[in-house]
Amino acid sequence: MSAPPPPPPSTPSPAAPADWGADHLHLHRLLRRQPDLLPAGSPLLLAVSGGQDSMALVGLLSGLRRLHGWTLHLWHGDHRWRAESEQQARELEAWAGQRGLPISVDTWQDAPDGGPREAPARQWRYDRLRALASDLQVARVVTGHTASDRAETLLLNLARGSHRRGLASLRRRRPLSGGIALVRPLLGIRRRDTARICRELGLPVWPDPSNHDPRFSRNRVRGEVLPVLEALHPGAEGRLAELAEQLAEEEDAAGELLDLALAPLIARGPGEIGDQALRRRPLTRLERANQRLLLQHWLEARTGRRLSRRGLDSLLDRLAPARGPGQADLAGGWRLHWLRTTLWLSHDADRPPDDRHP
Ligand SMILES: Nc1ncnc2c1ncn2[C@@H]1O[C@H](COP(=O)(O)OP(=O)(O)OP(=O)(O)O)[C@@H](O)[C@H]1O
Repeated sequence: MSAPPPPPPSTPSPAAPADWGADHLHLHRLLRRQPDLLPAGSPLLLAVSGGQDSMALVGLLSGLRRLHGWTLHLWHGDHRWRAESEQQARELEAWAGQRGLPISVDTWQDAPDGGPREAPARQWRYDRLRALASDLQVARVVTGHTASDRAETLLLNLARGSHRRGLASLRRRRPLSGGIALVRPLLGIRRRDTARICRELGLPVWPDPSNHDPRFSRNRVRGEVLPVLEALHPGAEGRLAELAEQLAEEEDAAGELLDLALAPLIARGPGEIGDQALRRRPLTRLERANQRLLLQHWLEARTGRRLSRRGLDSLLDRLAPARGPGQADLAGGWRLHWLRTTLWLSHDADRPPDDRHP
């Protein structure tokens, strides 16, 4: 029998600090696998509501910060939804101060009347976070979204009606503005784990009663829908979150496959317009679902916009082999033209004024 092969070389890493738990290690490994998520040595802006998820985020990232060389800055938004919210903001500020964690607190001065409102509150928070990140020259804003948030978002988007891309949210990383990205490193951890992490790390948690307010659709999914699914199929929440992760991976990788599939369909565009064209016949011979995918990808790469399924279908109906030449105005000043063998795009800016969109 031959000797077993030697273990693969691994990147040496400094010994884990004594106060690390298994959760620190999991997060550390994830960040090693995805080094662009929270790059070593970078400043990070942490959005902290004071609830268990964002407090667990602070606890875990504080534990890892020396090894990863980050500097942390905390931000808290006081929505003024409750009489005690100002007091809680002060307590959070004092707690962060004792731990040497710089923190900024903003108060929502012009909250709309009529009690808590989810969408404008979120808009206000992200506006403030964008502004502060740009003042502090921080390229990563970090939130405490968990696998439970991901499962809830998947269900909400499914119910509202969504393309695959919507079902793949929440993403671990998404652009916030300019060079600033929003990063959600806790998407692999469930809400029940963040409660445990807070207990184990001795972190204070300021409960937010608005998390139980049934006027927020997310709270109803959390409090009414998911418990039923869990009772019917234990582990449902984790599987929903994993499905979102899988869809996100496939969605990110799909562009590569679509580029390969498009390559044999690319033709030279008409002389003066110069841009690439698409060969009409081979496109329209494919299954309709593949025609949609390829035309959408080709158009999006050029115009930066996506068409609705209905918009795509009406174009594809007109592009069918039996139909003649034509053109269609698309949003953003774009126009799609087609002859018997090819289709191509032009833009308002490149056409004489009397040939532009009305
Ligand atoms: N008042 C707040 N101050 C600072 N950060 C907050 C506040 N509320 C929420 N956050 C941040 O957002 C994360 C998600 O919170 P929550 O699920 O309540 O927000 P959400 O509105 O559903 O967010 P999203 O729309 O991005 O999914 C928290 O873990 C925290 O990082």
